[in-house]
Amino acid sequence: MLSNDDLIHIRRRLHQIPELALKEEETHDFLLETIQTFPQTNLSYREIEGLPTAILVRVAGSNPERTIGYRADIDALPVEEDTGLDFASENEGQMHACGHDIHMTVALGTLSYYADNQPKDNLIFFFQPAEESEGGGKIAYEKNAFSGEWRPDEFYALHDTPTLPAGTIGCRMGTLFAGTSEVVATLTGKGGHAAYPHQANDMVVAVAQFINQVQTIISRSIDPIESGVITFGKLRAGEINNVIAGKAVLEGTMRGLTQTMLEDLTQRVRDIGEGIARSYNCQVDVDFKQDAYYPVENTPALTAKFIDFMENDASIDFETTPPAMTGEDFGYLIHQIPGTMFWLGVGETSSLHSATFKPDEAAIEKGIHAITSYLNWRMTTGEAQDV
Ligand SMILES: CC(=O)N[C@@H](CCC[C@H](N)C(=O)O)C(=O)O
Repeated sequence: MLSNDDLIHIRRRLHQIPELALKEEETHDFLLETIQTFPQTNLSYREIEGLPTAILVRVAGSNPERTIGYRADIDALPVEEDTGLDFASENEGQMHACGHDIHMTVALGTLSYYADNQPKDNLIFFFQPAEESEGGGKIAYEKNAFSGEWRPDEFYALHDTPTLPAGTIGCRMGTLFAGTSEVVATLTGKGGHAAYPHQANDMVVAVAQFINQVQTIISRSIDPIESGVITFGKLRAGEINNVIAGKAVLEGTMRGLTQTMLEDLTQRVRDIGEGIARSYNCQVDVDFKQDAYYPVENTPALTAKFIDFMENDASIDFETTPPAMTGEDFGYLIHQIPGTMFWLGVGETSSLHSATFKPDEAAIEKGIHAITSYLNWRMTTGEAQDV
């Protein structure tokens, strides 16, 4: 089993080689080489056609009643690191700013434990590409990665968070993360001279109205007891001050804690687009891309057991957490297979996705301890297929 020194060394190497979604080649090779140093007696591997950076490892159980899946995401973000760490990213403009290096290390530590100590049930470890974009979990599922003996009866995954002390586990019944949908609105009118607005059709004015109206959806159209958020992070329109812009392209993300909420937001944005097209006599095309980012809705019976265990094991620190508006494509996987997603605290640092994100490595050993303790308990409760 990997020692704490091994784990820290592994995490730091992974931190140095961040790679973007679907391009995680070096990360894939490093993970595979590491796994191949573990005892191989009970391990088998599966490749996913068309998803070459993914790794699936199966640990055969000694007396299996179920197959338990554990997923760790492996991709990084297009962020220029500014931590000053001596093991900072070697890849310019790319960084593990969401802590996937921690996720991978915890998964490797857990796998190394079960390579040394054969589990009772079968285990599937899924090192998943493309969580930040492209929805790698959904791609794997649709490519039949989890067919036959590779199909978990239940699936687990964690995400790190700077809002909990290092090593503390957080979870909740119901929805942990929001469902998200990317939104792109393209408004097309007619460009012209700044001095002759009556001969043109100004899309700067039209997009301003579109944004203002869309930003009333959360406050005026949805039940205030429920939650949603719409953020436009990018707007492009025009080239110079004295030419009326004939085109505007607006990009954003919408989030809701239920799929129904996302559908309602989508419909309202669509309606407003149609209204703007009529009032400003222009063309408004609104595209939505939800892909795999379903709300992360923890399976009730399974999650109740998980929380009960975590709350009552004196060696584990546990906190019940509120839902978060972050998104996760694990939402898609547990829409197909029962599962529980949970947080692993990494101590106080700057926010996820920031250039100065510095998770506390003490979380790694504690995370592995919490997961192996839970899985050992889960495998000996003798209640197969009860989720
Ligand atoms: C954990 C995390 O930060 N996840 C991302 C997921 C992005 C989903 C999609 N690409 C979107 O932008 O809506 C997040 O931004 O929450």
